[in-house]
Amino acid sequence: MAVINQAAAKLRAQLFDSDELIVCPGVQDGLSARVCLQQGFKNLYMTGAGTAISLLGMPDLGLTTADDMVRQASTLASLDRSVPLIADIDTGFGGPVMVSRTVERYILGGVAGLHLEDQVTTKRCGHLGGKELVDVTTFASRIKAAREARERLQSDLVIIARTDALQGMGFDEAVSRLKTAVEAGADVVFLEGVKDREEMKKFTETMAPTPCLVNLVPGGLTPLVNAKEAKELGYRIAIWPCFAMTHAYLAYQKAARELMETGAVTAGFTEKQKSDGEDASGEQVPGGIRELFELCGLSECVELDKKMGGQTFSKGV
Ligand SMILES: C[C@](O)(C(=O)O)[C@H](CC(=O)O)C(=O)O
Repeated sequence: MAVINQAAAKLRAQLFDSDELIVCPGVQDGLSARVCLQQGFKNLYMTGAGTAISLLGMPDLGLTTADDMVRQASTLASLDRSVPLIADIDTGFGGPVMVSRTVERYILGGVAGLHLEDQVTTKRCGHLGGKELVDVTTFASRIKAAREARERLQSDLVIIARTDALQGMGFDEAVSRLKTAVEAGADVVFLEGVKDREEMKKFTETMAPTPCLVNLVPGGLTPLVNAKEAKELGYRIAIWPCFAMTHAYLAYQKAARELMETGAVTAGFTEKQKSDGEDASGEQVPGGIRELFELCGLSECVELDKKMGGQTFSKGV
């Protein structure tokens, strides 16, 4: 419990004891998380859209279950418990009892912060059209249920209230919903689909001193500002939910096309192997399987086994 709580306490300190922008690369699976950890990011963001895409191969339309999301969030939070993970919890998956249970499972999984929104449970990506919202009382009850779980578990979990009201109901209603959410126990606010820099600035100024999160989605509604600009606009947290999956998608597509068209995949081959068409004979190559296993903790696993007196890898790996 103490170790699990540490990440939430750390996120809280990043938020309230510093004015640095909290930069959160979006990760959708273990590999993307490992790459971001390797690059030294101080925080990670678990994307719900990416979870739907990578785990289910489905769009972000409220198709992931609480179990899917809890499992994904707990896995990602476990990879490095010194790096606080902010995770999408969508609508909380039901009424207050369900929200409270799901938040409890996120806390026990080691999640440091989560965002909870006011769409109906058959939700969709915030950057798509035709969204439907619950009334503000229901939204507030979700936030209160999250706070109840946080208090019951004596956790430092950071609760981020997200509203999708801007698109259909306008700025004033969206801000009013977020203010209600703050009264109900939210620590941070997230205005989905904010449209331009002027509106971004107006939002952070209106909500001050409550910290604000900005969501930077390529092809979405919000201008893709960089970290420096996000900070200048008054934001405290910035998430890039899609960056890893967009790049993964383009890379997978390129490799799949190559295999389809040529019957070979040259990524992970040495130049010699590429030109001769030789088998990859265990030689170390960039992006080869051994490098990927190392990225994911191969040496640490071998070391742990040995330290515990295990024989599993005594013949080497
Ligand atoms: C932030 C978000 O909730 C996510 O799941 O990552 C999505 C991102 C996306 O669908 O591109 C959202 O903005 O609704």
